[in-house]
Amino acid sequence: MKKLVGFVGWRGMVGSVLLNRLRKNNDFKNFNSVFLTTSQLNFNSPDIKNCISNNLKDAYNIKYLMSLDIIVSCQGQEYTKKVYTKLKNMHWKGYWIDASSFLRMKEDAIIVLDPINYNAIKLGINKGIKTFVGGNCTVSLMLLALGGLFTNNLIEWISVATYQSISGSGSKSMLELLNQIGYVYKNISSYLSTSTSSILKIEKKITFLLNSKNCPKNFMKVPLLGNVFPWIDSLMENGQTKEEWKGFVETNKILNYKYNIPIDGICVRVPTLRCHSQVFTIKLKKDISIKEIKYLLSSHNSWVKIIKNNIDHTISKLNPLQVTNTLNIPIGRIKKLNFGKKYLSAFSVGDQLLWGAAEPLRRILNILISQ
Ligand SMILES: NC(=O)C1=CN([C@@H]2O[C@H](COP(=O)(O)OP(=O)(O)OC[C@H]3O[C@@H](n4cnc5c(N)ncnc54)[C@H](OP(=O)(O)O)[C@@H]3O)[C@@H](O)[C@H]2O)C=CC1
Ligand SMILES: N[C@@H](CC(=O)OP(=O)(O)O)C(=O)O
Repeated sequence: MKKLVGFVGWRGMVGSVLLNRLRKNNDFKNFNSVFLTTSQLNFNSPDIKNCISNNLKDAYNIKYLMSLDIIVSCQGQEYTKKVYTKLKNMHWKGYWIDASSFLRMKEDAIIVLDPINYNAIKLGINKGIKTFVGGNCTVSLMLLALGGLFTNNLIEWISVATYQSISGSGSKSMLELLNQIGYVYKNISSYLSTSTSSILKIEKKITFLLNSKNCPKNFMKVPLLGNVFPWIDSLMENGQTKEEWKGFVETNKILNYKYNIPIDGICVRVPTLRCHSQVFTIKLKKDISIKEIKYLLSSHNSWVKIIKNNIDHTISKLNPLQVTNTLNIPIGRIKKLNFGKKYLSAFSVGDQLLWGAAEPLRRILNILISQ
């Protein structure tokens, strides 16, 4: 009999990207599905093959949730906190797949990124693990970009500088950025038509507008237009932000090596829409040639793409606008650094709603369905 999969959070950004990927790959044919909601009870379900109900079900109805074989939640951690524990306390035997971070570091949960940890996932399933959680977006994107170096145990440490898009902060923050663009444009458009306007006069006006209290700024703590913000999530005791902390703990949990690889850096929000970019400064365990590094990186998985170190390829392949809405993980600017032969730099980009969030969930769902 086909398994019954319940989807919660399918309307949101991550959930709707997941739904599109499942549709595109015709995955829905392999299981029965039902769609749940926290706010739109009895609205229509999306038009999906093998969906067992025309209406949305109540995502807080524990009795109903208990009847599902698999629950996929892209609803966020508040929902997970409320519902997961109740289900576990009632000895629910199904699989829980989650996009949010709440359960990631729990001992009986696996962070899923199967091109990296497929064996651990299979082992976990055989051992009876029931909770599978997508990793933090920058973590998954870094592991896919540098998989060839990680899995060949060539990395001594990594320093990361991220350039994270506004979508990582949620749909309301995305809208806020767009509103900031409208607000500024409305107030400076008259200056733009005349070639005689002083550019510094316009710059002064824009800076004034963005710093004024009228600038739309309800969700991000600072205006992001014309700005970057070196802070994502809350402060940890050691001075890291939680996003930086995740880079170390989640990466090492996924890799599950005997010794943790030191990874640290600064996570920065930038006004791009959907793709996260990262600069890696890497100390290798030994001096290997750029040619071999490129070979190891490109042969690790089919999504990573080595980008030639020149301006034309950087323009056509190595920036957020070229990567958005694709599964490609381009990595370029690969070069040895002046610090010594074991020091390497690279720049990578990835769509944080695809490989950064939805795609690992789609893939673990298929793995569980095929059990
Ligand atoms: N944004 C990201 O980049 C990433 C997010 N995540 C995780 O996934 C969770 C969900 O994130 P995200 O998808 O950005 O959240 P969204 O805010 O886009 O959606 C979450 C839920 O909000 C409800 N909702 C209310 N109004 C609307 C609306 N107008 N349109 C769509 N949905 C609406 C829906 O629930 P309902 O139908 O029940 O009303 C929806 O499922 C996050 O909390 C985070 O834990 C993980 C990795 C990356
Ligand atoms: N924190 C990420 C997005 C996200 O939701 O991450 P996590 O799943 O680790 O909470 C960002 O801001 O870009």
